[in-house]
Amino acid sequence: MDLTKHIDSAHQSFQDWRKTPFEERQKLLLKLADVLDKNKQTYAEIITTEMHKPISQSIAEIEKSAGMIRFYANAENVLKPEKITTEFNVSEVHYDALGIILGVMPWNFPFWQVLRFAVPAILAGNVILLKHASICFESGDEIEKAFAEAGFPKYIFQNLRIGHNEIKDILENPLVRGVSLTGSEKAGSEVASLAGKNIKKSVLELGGSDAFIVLEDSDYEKAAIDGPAGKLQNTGQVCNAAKRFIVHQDIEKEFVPKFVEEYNSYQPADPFKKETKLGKMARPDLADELEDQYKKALKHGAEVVLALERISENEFRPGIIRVKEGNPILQEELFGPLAILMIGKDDDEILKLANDIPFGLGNAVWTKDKKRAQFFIDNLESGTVSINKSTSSDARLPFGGAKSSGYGVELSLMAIKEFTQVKTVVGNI
Ligand SMILES: O=CCCCC(=O)O
Repeated sequence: MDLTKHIDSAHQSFQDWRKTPFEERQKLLLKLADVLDKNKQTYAEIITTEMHKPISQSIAEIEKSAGMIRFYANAENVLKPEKITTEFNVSEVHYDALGIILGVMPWNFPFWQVLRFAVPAILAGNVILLKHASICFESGDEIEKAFAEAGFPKYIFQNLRIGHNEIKDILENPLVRGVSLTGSEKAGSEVASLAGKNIKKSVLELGGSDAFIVLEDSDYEKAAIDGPAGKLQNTGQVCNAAKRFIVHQDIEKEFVPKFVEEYNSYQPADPFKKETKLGKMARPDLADELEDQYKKALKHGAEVVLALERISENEFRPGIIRVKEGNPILQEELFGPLAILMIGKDDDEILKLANDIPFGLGNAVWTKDKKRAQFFIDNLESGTVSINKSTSSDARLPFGGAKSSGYGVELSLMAIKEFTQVKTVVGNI
């Protein structure tokens, strides 16, 4: 592929797009949301074909994407110059678009992840090159077509069917000004190193192994229903899903059987059937990896609460393991239908268990006591803390990680500024 041709056309397009008023860009976003509504079923079928998510969840992904686009289409213009009072008669902060931004995006939410990065960046006046996961090239093509169908100028959004090796060439091109990556820690570290070497901004949204803390004073019957739904959505392949269920010892006997029963009601079935709650994993090698992690955890002393059972090359009956501190599996993300159960004796111990991992993306705590909730809000090392609910992203609220879960902000009004150049204008005219 002639990358220079794509980069040059993106750059040409940027010259006009950066001058297009914010409100004009927003009008096109409204049309983009309509295109998503219109093609919802087609896009959902492509997603399910490419990565085997249950069809109802693929439809929900498109609906959520359209909702997010409408949020930005109606958002206040946060890029207006801000006036600051100084001794000069002009003191302002401006936010200029950066230019071409590369998106390196994963297969688990083939439309949502791409659009949630691209839409605020485009609204800020940038243009996008996408390197999608290789199993989701068709989703990438459809997103490119959706921008065209909505009436965006040519080359505002280009899907490049390329491999990882080309990322280096793109980031070395001086016309490319930043990169946003959602993916593994390893991929994030490699791409951010390249960006850093070339002095380019990066945003990283990486893995998680989030705690779902259930205290004895909570509505734990509800937690026993919401927990499995959070963990097993998208067949357990969600960065910010609950992955470690940390339960107060006083409710172990009541909570755990209810939780296991509900969890076990998620059984793999045809992803194209509307009622299916658990699909197949995206690729057989990812299923191999999960099975290896299961064996490793057991080898280091984990106990089986519900056996993980592989029933085809990329399908499992979901499993739960009980893990104690020190098991090396706690340093890893389990990306599939395998959950960790831990028991803690009090809030201090539970907090320690929750924080004692490399990641911190979307922890949740269940309690009816405001003081105890505040203790966890103040002390969890996490990009998001959810109270009495499963973690999920919301277009209106910032999304990002702590520690090895990444840096930078997606979603909310803050994301509009993420790929802009802050320009200070000061003096007398
Ligand atoms: O893997 C990360 C998925 C993010 C899902 C969300 O935005 O809720």
